[in-house]
Amino acid sequence: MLKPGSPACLHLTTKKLNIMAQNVYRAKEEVFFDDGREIELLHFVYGKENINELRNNPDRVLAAIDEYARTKKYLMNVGDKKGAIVVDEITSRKPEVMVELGGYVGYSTILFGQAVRNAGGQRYWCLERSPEFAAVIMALIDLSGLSDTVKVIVGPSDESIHRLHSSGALQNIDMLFMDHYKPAYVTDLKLCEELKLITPGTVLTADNVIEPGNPPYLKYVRSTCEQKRNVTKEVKVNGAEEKFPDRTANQYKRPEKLNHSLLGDPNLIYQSRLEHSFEPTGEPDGVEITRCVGVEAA
Ligand SMILES: C[S@@+](CC[C@H](N)C(=O)[O-])C[C@H]1O[C@@H](n2cnc3c(N)ncnc32)[C@H](O)[C@@H]1O
Repeated sequence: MLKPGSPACLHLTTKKLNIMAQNVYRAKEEVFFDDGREIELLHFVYGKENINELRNNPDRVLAAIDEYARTKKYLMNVGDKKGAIVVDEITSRKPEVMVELGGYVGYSTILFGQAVRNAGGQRYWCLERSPEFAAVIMALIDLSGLSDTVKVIVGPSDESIHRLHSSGALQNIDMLFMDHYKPAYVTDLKLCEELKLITPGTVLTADNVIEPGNPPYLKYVRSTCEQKRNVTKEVKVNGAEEKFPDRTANQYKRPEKLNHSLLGDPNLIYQSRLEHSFEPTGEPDGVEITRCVGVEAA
């Protein structure tokens, strides 16, 4: 039995901490994306000696992305811990159609696209605003062998949702994963509600609800229908007010234009819960899981 505080015990503790540190992503720098690292990641992955073992193997591609983020530069991926929470939801909900808002380099796209396919689903739509990031996602989806299930749509999420809906390609969303511009979670959800894409049975999953946090989104999905109807009346009269800290509101170089006059469908009944977890850097964060369980008569 090792005595607490003994040299042997300290040695073991240090060894355990080192192993844990090796498994986390590098720390977030001041500038932590859109500085060339996304293309560097592609060279890292495609330059691997065992590249042929990665082909058609989503897990090996994810491991290569994780290796880059642990040993080279931080990547703003959902990571394996929060990712596992969403994968569990996919496995139990078995969505035919899942939509992701914000794909970055495709980590969540590969992880969840594979889970949707394994659960018998047909389509995983990845909506990514940046054409450069979308090109990286497409290359890694092709490498993973998931192109039959995953389609990447380039452009701002609201425009892409409108386009997919009006073309008839998107008529219902069984699962939604939100991980893009934080102030757009509510406006995009309301847009999907107005287009009748959210129906009883739809599961909403929202990343980063603790870090950096998203109080307006949590308030919306945790409200009763009556509370939402009252807010809707208020918005009609005075307009919506959503305040985010500057670093969240101005995270991207190109400003986002959000439609705050959307009213959504306040009669959709949601049941919501927070799953506590961790960022791939080890920081605490959480995923909000919300299920649409019915429609209330107004
Ligand atoms: C945190 S990253 C997504 C990480 C990714 N889901 C993962 O876990 O691997 C956020 C992404 O959202 C994209 N984005 C930001 N605003 C957007 C918008 N309005 N529409 C679509 N994508 C957007 C950014 O370009 C960025 O790639």
